[in-house]
Amino acid sequence: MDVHIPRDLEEKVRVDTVAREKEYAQELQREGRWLHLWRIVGQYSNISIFDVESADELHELLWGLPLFPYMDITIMPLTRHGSAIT
Ligand SMILES: O=C(O)CC1=CCC(=O)O1
Repeated sequence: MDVHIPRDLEEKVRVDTVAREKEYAQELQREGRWLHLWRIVGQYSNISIFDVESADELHELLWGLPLFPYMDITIMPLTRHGSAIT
């Protein structure tokens, strides 16, 4: 996920949106659907791993991100590797 918050976005709106994004992300982590959330060093971007049942569920989850309007998101579906030991 690459975040591009407009520079002219009102500061109060930016702060509120980022706070709601954190709440949303932490709730999904508590639910076990947002498995990993890592910051890409030096960028306003993250790498995330989600555990969902369908593309529809992932779409709804991402669409609901408060920062979604300001994001470029690249999706790479993953499945279990035959050599994985965990
Ligand atoms: O900061 C980001 O990468 C966007 C984001 C995802 C979850 C969150 O709290 O912020």
